[in-house]
Amino acid sequence: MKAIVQDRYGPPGTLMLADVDAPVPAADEVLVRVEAAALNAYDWHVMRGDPLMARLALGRSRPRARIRGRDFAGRVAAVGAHVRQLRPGDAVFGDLGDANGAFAEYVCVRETLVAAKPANLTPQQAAALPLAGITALMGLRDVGQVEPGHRVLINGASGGVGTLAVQLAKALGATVTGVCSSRNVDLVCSLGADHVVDYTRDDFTRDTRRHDVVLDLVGNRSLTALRRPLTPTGTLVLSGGGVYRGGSLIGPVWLIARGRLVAPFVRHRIVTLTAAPSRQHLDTLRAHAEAGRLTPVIDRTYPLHEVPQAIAYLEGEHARAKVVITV
Ligand SMILES: NC(=O)C1=CN([C@@H]2O[C@H](COP(=O)(O)OP(=O)(O)OC[C@H]3O[C@@H](n4cnc5c(N)ncnc54)[C@H](OP(=O)(O)O)[C@@H]3O)[C@@H](O)[C@H]2O)C=CC1
Repeated sequence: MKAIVQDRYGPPGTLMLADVDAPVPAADEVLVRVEAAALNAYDWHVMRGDPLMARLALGRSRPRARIRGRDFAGRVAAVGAHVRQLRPGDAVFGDLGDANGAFAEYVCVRETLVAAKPANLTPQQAAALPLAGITALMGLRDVGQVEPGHRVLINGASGGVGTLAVQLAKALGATVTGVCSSRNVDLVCSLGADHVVDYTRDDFTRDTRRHDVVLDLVGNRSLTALRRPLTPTGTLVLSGGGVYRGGSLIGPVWLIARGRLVAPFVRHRIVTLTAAPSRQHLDTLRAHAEAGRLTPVIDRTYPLHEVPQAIAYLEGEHARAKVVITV
């Protein structure tokens, strides 16, 4: 099968289209014929092995998983002996986690990390949901405990996670403030945001509205600034962004300083989020999608052999929502 492989960390030029053996499903796995895959900021961090600390988990001198990509949608081609809920031909979507392998014609995935595709979405739209959607869902519902009537502020509202987070926050009954650049104000409004702050003109941390939850997807502001728009007992959810910037040493120190050590001395709840894929979360995303409450926004679509160009585009950090690969 064709796949995008990588034998050393580095820039997009280290990614190659290659012929490799198709994987064979273990007893608890399904083999999926991939129809679409989606890019995440995660993919370019793995590609570059950045931050260096992440290489402890991903592989020291090169990525242990040779094929890149996490999010996919496609059709089940074969099932392992212990798989009970899925059958060949089923349309599915999922997140491979650190196992990677989605930028390929076939993937093997544990049954617990895959779910039925939302019936009303194309494979490209469905592939755009898993990691970004689970991050938004965990940040708002599981960690932020957003309830009807809450005020939620999303910094990075026009990105892959943010465009889904705006819609999910509305689905949870919140009043939503989205923060993005001028060119994305209309987009964020169209997703249902009640207020939009253009960060090129205004400083959202000076916003006089007080929010129950601030979801930070950018990581370019201090903890002090991010806490300012919170109610006295509000929750600050930190997800990515600056945690990665500055490479190996600054990353963990930043994480500790922003998310952990400071927390006991402040009234606000401050939580650093790590998204963990699960079928339950995928099922929830499907329910929202099929009810018309969640529609992924796709910025650009590339063919499989152009994954390097797609990653280079995403790495610019100003993609509008999701970048998708058609396989
Ligand atoms: N903790 C976890 O488990 C996960 C963490 N993440 C992290 O979450 C972050 C967001 O991911 P994702 O949405 O996919 O990323 P995207 O690249 O799709 O989005 C980036 C967003 O950042 C905004 N942005 C860029 N520069 C600035 C700036 N100077 N000031 C304010 N906003 C800015 C962009 O807005 P605009 O274009 O309008 O400028 C855009 O909305 C990433 O850092 C990613 O690593 C993602 C998934 C899981």
